[in-house]
Amino acid sequence: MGICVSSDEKAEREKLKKTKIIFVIGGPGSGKGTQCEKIVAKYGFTHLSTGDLLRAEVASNSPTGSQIKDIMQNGYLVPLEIVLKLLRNAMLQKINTCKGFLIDGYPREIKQGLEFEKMIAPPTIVLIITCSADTMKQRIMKRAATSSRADDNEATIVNRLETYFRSTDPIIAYYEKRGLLRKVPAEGDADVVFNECCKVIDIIL
Ligand SMILES: Nc1nc2c(ncn2[C@H]2C[C@H](O)[C@@H](COP(=O)(O)OP(=O)(O)OP(=O)(O)O)O2)c(=O)[nH]1
Ligand SMILES: Nc1ncnc2c1ncn2[C@@H]1O[C@H](COP(=O)(O)OP(=O)(O)O)[C@@H](O)[C@H]1O
Ligand SMILES: [Mg+2]
Repeated sequence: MGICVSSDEKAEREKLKKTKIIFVIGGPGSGKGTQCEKIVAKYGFTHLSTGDLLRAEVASNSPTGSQIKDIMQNGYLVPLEIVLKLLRNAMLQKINTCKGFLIDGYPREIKQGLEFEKMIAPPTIVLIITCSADTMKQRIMKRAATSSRADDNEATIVNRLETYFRSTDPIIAYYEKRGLLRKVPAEGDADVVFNECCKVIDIIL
C-alpha cells in the first residue's frame, strides 16, 4: 500500500498548485516589503514575508522563537525546516481567500526553493529587486531611525549583506535557467520600481 494522504491534504495541495505564487527576493533593505505592499493594494495578493513570520515567532516567546532569536539578531539564515513550516502554515491559513501569494524573503538558498516545490508548489515567477549594497545600507540605516527591528544596526547589516551576496548568485542562475526570473532594478524611486513590477505581474494574470 502507498503512503496514505488524506483527502483534505490532497485538496490543499491541489489548491496550492492552482494559486499564483510569486517569490520576491532581493537584498536586505532593497525594498521587498515596500513593493509587496503596493502590489497587495493593486492586485489583492496575499503578502507573506518570512522575516515577518520569523519575527512574530520570536515575539511569541515559543521554544522555536528562542532558538532563532540570536541567529536573526546576527543576520544569519534560520534553518530551512523552521522557515518552511511557518510559511506553509501561513499559506494554508489564507488559501481559501487568496488571489495569489507574494512570498517575500524566500528562497535564500536553492535548497529552500527545491523544498518549497516539494512541499507546496512551484513558483509562477521569481521577482528579484536589485540595487547596490550602498543603497541597501543607506535605506536600512534610514529605516533604523524608526524601526524597532533588532537587526537594523550597522554590525548586523554587514552580516545580512554578506549572507545575501554569498547565497544569491546560484539562486539567480537557477531560476534564470528555468525562465522564471524577472529582474527589476530598484535604485530609483519606489513608484518607478513599482511600475516595473506591474509590467512583470500583468503578464502572468
Ligand atoms: N528611494 C527608495 N527607497 C525605498 C524603496 N523601497 C524601499 N525604500 C525604503 C523604505 C524603507 O525605509 C527602506 C527599506 O525598505 P523595505 O523595508 O521595503 O525593504 P526590504 O523589505 O527589502 O528590507 P528587509 O529585507 O526586510 O530588511 O528603504 C525604493 O524603491 N526607493
Ligand atoms: N528564507 C529565510 N531563510 C532563512 N532565514 C530567513 C529567511 N527569511 C528571513 N530569515 C531570517 O530573518 C532575518 C530578517 O529577514 P528579512 O526581514 O527578510 O530581512 P533581511 O532581508 O535583512 O534579511 C534574516 O536575517 C534571517 O535571519
Ligand atoms: Mg522586509
